[in-house]
Amino acid sequence: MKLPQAQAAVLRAADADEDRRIDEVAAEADLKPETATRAAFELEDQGLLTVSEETVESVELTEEGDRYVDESLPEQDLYTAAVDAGADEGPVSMGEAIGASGLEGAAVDIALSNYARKGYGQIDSGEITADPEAAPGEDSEMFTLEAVADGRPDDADADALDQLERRGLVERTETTVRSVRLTDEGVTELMAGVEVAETVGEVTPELLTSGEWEGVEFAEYNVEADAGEVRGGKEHILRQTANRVKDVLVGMGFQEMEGPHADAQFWINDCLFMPQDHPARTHWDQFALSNPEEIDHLPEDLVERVKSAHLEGVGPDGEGYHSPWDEDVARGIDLRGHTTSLSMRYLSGHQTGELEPPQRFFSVEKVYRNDTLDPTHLLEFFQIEGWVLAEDLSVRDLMGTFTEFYEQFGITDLEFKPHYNPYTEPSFELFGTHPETDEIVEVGNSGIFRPEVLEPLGVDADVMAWGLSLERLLMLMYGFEDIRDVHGTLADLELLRETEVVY
Ligand SMILES: N[C@@H](Cc1ccccc1)C(=O)O
Repeated sequence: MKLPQAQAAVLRAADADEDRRIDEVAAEADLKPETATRAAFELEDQGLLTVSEETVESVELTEEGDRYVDESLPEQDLYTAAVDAGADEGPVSMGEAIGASGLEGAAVDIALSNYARKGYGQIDSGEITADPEAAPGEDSEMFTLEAVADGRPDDADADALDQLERRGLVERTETTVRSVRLTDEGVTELMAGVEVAETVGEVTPELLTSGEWEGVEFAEYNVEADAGEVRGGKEHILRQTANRVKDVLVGMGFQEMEGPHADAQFWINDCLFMPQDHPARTHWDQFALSNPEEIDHLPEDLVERVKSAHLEGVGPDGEGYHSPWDEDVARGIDLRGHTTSLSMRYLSGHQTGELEPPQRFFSVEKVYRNDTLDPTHLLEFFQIEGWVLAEDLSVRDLMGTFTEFYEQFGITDLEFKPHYNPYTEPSFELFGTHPETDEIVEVGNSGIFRPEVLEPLGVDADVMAWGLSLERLLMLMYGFEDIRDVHGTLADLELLRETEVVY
């Protein structure tokens, strides 16, 4: 019989007495594994061989696991140091044992939690004991780590392996392995002789113009064959979540605000009753523009009222800052450090005209701060700004709004802490729990605007407002620990490719 080249090669490499793995068959037939797999399925369709599948688990060390194989487990180091300090005879100071062990940072916590779990000794009110009977030299987790490192996964202890996986020291992956075996019919055809048929994979202009196409045999398509993975472009999870936040807020009756990324300090700081000589104002450490340096237009009447609030306060019992207030400073242009500048523009009536209560507005936009980069800080992030203008608002309204908002993202364990902002009273910060580390993470800041902010703006109802971090919300939703996993050159491509945004 005549078969296309790949099929003929796979048929010849297959065996009637044993299953052979497709990757071996492919290597022997000098074919790419995908090509061999496709050919195998085509042969199966013709009844010449059978394709079987099994799922194979493989175990690999993570970077951390690899390091411990070279060195030792932190709890082993702690045990050795504790015994050296005499903890096998009686309790010794934990600080001393840890100092002698050379463990630092996160390794200390790792050592302590595993030490007690493995029964190496007791840890109690700052003191540590070492059980002389314990045998860290025979630690089954270490044996298992070494077995994995040496490529002897069969020697691994199943419980120890589970534990190592929980500790993030090994990673298990499952792959589908396909094998082929000749059928009787395949054997018969091979014995009768198999020839390679010339097949054409693609119609070319030459084949068409020469008329040759009529005589050739075309390769068949197999839509079930494995194909190379094609990774199409995809909306970034930050953008997807931003859009979802917008949908949720629109669903809660909010309208979207927009406005400049570089704005006058007047809108960023002064309207918010942030004194010009207050250290907090330099603490914001915003990026200042040198060109243009100043905004062209500020509403004169509002400038006067804001200035007077800063100098004298508002209302009969008002107290201002009695410190210098300079319009030139207010005109200076910065990259906004928060989108509360937009809230000021809208509340002032200068963006969309005077607003009558009730009103709800939001934005999900970039802000810029001269922060020090670390796992939870970047120079820019997305802020979910929002405010509600209504009569008689209280902190309960704010808390209820947050509870309802975060519930939409599966976050139901919000915590609130009293806080200080120059522009809100009362104020509070919001926290959520990181799903992987269990750490409490700050997710936002909020409050009820003070009269010193509202009166100059001409608002005479209550306004509750907030600024939440979109990136921190994402951290709580998806469990990544470093903001740089989603932003910039260190982004975790797997995370970005595979995270699904669920509506
Ligand atoms: N501007 C605050 C958030 C906030 C907005 C409005 C009211 C209270 C707080 C921040 O960036 O942290």
